Amino acid sequence: MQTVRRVAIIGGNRIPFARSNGRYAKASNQDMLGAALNGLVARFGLAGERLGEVAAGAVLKHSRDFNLTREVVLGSRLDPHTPAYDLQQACGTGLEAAILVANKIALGQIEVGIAGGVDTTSDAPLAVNEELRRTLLEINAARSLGGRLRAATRLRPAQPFRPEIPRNAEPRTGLSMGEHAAITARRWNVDRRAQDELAARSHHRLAAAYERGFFDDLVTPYLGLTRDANLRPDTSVEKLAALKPVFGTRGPEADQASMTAGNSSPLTDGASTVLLASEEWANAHRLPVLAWFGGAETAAVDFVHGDEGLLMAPAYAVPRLLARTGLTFADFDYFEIHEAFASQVLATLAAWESAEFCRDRLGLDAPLGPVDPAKLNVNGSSLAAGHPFAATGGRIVATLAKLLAQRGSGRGLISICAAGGQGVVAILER
Ligand SMILES: CC(=O)SCCNC(=O)CCNC(=O)[C@H](O)C(C)(C)COP(=O)(O)OP(=O)(O)OC[C@H]1O[C@@H](n2cnc3c(N)ncnc32)[C@H](O)[C@@H]1OP(=O)(O)O
Repeated sequence: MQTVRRVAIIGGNRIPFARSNGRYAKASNQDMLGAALNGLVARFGLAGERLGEVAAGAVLKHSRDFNLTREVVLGSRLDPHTPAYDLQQACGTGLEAAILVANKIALGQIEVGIAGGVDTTSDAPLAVNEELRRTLLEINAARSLGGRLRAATRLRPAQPFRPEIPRNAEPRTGLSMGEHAAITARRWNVDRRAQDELAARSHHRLAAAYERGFFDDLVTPYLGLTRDANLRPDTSVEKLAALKPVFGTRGPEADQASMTAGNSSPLTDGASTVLLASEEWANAHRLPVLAWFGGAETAAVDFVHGDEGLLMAPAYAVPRLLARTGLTFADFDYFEIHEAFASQVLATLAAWESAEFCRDRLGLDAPLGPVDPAKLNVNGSSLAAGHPFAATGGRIVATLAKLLAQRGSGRGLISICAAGGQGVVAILER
């Protein structure tokens, strides 16, 4: 086996994120990931280069995109001898892709790779209903015209027009992400005003970062968008307070419902990519290193039988990563916590501050402690930028790497909750 090597984050590129059924309504996953990838290739002079590999994914994928990432590489300016494959870990996909590529570089299996993610809810894969699908497969498999006609007799007039539309819900509970988050918000008594403050801060910080030019070398304009379309620089806690709750609005505790369209991430279309390499490759290509990959962890919770909360897996993954690396919150300059919902960020922070949670669920003698709000999502996060599921990880890795490069030194923690009760977390340092 090779010894473990340092892994560099060289840079990232994404397209501005668009609200679902907005500017990218007619763009496919291939179009968007292709745009993000070609922007990265152009930025770092990779045209014609054969890379170790490209790993990316989408949560919602058409069956024709069985290897979406390979198709995108074949359509890109990279050397077509660059291997590529898809992976999927719900909203953790983009970060998981970066971890996978980083681990291969660390072990000396490859020198350089690209991680990415893309999603569109505008161009979601709509399937025909199961009965019709079976009949169509039988027609296709029949060996004679008679056989095809016999299979076709099973088609009924009312049947063909009942499509199956993908739902943003957990298959085992039937509840949407938002409904699950609302249960957790009640469990942790998450305050409505705190959620609205977090959401307003996310918009204001993202807008300020765009104004400062922070994203000039991280975001490439696409289809007429130059900034994330969900961004509302003029939002305020007062405006957010006026919005009606949309999740947790049924049942005996409906009067406590606090999650709105403003403090929930919107359905979003977009794509992101990140370039990772060995130190040797970066030096040979004279490319400066933004930050170093500093380890990762994943966790899963039992939200089906247990009471841990669907989106609470990072609350378990982070302490494991801290224990393994010997670090505490005091060792971090930045915390990038994906804002699926403001309430989910606040519930996670509350868990880390809770002596009871840290003792009973994590087996710790003392709480992990508070996260300094001044270090949390300093350039905004998913509430403002939007959240194209698999693309969020790449957005965060590139943002944090650049923050560390600008600071000159330091350490940042990434925490991403994912559907299926999973959490993907990682450390970057400089
Ligand atoms: C692991 C994970 O990441 S899980 C997360 C996965 N993602 C999700 O589950 C997506 C959750 N989000 C959603 O389903 C949808 O965005 C919803 C249901 C919350 C809201 O959808 P919509 O009702 O279409 O939202 P819409 O954009 O129309 O906003 C509703 C209203 O709030 C207003 N609003 C939204 N955000 C803001 C804001 N920041 N400031 C002020 N007003 C706002 C809108 O202007 C709109 O007002 P109007 O009705 O007067 O036009």
